[in-house]
Amino acid sequence: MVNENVGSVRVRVPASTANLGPGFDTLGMSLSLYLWLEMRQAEQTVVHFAGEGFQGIPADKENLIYKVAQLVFDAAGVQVPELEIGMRSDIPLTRGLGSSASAIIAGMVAANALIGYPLSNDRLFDLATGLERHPDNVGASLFGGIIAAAWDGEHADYVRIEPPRNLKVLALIPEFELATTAARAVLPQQLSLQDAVYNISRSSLLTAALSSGRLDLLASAMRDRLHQPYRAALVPGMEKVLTEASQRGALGAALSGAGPTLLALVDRDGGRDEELEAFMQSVMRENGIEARTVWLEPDLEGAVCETGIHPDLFLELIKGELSS
Ligand SMILES: Nc1ncnc2c1ncn2[C@@H]1O[C@H](COP(=O)(O)OP(=O)(O)O)[C@@H](O)[C@H]1O
Ligand SMILES: N[C@@H](CCOP(=O)(O)O)C(=O)O
Repeated sequence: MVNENVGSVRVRVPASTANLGPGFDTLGMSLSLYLWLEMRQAEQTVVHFAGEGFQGIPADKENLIYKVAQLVFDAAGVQVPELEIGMRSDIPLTRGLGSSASAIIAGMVAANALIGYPLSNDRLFDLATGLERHPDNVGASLFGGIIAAAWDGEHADYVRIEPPRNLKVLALIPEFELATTAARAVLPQQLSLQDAVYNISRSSLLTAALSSGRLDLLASAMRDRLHQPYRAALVPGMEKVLTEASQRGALGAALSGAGPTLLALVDRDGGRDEELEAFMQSVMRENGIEARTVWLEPDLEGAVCETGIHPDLFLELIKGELSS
């Protein structure tokens, strides 16, 4: 049964950047770009969208958010077959900023709230990782901050790290899309022992550096030989940005998730923001790629849920803006 006191729930979920270089499928950080989702029980299922990039996304029971909500209801032993869902998002899709993870977390957190929170956040994390197949993005979107996580196929162990206070982020977002499945398909099935050691050592150093605020170590700790070299051909200009960003004012740089977004970590007091931004944009221009830069913060809250709101407010606003 639906909790009668909760007519409608609204959640705000951050975007995320996965890997941070060497922490492939392990490290994620949430970012101050958001998806808002409202959900309520309905007579008939319908999904409304506001914002760009949702062309081709199903507005019926095929929608990812409807499906993940049903997964939560099943896990809780509750039936809520028809839902009205409204969403607005500032997170660009298929750019390496974790839009699918944000959608999964939003659907799960909203569904869990709608039925009175029977599942813990740790349980939602396992369910979400089972869908996404890697815990880095979903962990960051759910818990906020930086997440170090290990997934055994059923359960994810994790530690949340508070991002260093001085850390901010410059994202260079190309106009073209790159599906995560396509960027995983180019990865090798096997690695040499040297490359494995290269990544284990840097991923460990990076986790320790982020935990202890050693920003001076990021340039070397963010280097990677597991996925970025293989994905470089998919993102023209990437190699130059990653090699030179730390000489142009970044603490370190990485491909964001599976790309194509490139990410620079920056010291708030570094004083070279304009130089870095101009450098990253010029590399994209040299390669004939249209791209925009966005300054972001690490998000500290993760998924935030509001209940008991006026039932019609958000959905009516979205429906007024555009209909699905
Ligand atoms: N809000 C959403 N509602 C429904 N599906 C979504 C939503 N956001 C993302 N998706 C799905 O996730 C896909 C993008 O996932 P992916 O290729 O992993 O890229 P990324 O997660 O880096 O943006 C989209 O093509 C779409 O199918
Ligand atoms: N660890 C994954 C992360 C994918 O992130 P996304 O934001 O591109 O979906 C990978 O590198 O494949």
